Amino acid sequence: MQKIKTIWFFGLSGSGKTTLSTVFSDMIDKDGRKSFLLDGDVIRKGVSNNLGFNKNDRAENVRRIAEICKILITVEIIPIVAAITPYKSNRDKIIEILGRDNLTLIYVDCSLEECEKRDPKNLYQKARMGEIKNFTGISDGFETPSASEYNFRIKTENKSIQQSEIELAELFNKL
Ligand SMILES: Nc1ncnc2c1ncn2[C@@H]1O[C@H](COP(=O)(O)OS(=O)(=O)O)[C@@H](OP(=O)(O)O)[C@H]1O
Ligand SMILES: Nc1ncnc2c1ncn2[C@@H]1O[C@H](COP(=O)(O)OP(=O)(O)O)[C@@H](O)[C@H]1O
Repeated sequence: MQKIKTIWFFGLSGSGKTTLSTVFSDMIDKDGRKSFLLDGDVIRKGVSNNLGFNKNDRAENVRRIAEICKILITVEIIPIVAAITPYKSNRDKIIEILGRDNLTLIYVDCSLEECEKRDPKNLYQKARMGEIKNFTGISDGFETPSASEYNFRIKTENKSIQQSEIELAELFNKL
């Protein structure tokens, strides 16, 4: 990896963002560089704990994460983000804040059906029962990105984590 860029994983809940971004962050650290993982789940417990999941709040959450990335870059730390980033307008905003050349967008592609089957935090089940409102894929939208909206796509459906890790390692070598 030549230049310090933000690596931004986006996709549905349960698609594998946290799993893969953690592996990616370890790869960077093993390479002797410093990275910092910004996971939507964690950010929402602190930096964004006053925000919900309506369209405006998601936009504000994503904006805050992008601004933190900008700061990390000034101290030469590679920001790794794992956030749903559901709308094209969210993705456009990140590009506006960070600049296209300073950003690698990775779409973690997995069907809603499979994410719901995995349901690692039982959130889909709660959303189906109406216990969680505005849940991405169930009661709120996810705008599937066109190919021009990302640099890489990792399909996690029908793949073992080990297979996805191999794909990530290949991707790492391209950066
Ligand atoms: N309504 C609703 N919709 C989607 N997700 C929800 C919701 N409520 C709580 N959660 C939990 O919050 C995590 C997503 O936060 P993000 O910051 O990544 O979302 S966003 O980019 O602002 O849309 C998401 O984490 P992941 O499952 O890792 O994606 C969930 O654990
Ligand atoms: N190929 C794969 N890549 C990533 N995760 C996978 C894969 N196959 C199955 N999984 C499982 O899917 C779930 C993804 O959860 P997580 O990484 O928290 O997703 P997200 O952060 O997108 O919500 C985990 O339980 C993980 O073990």
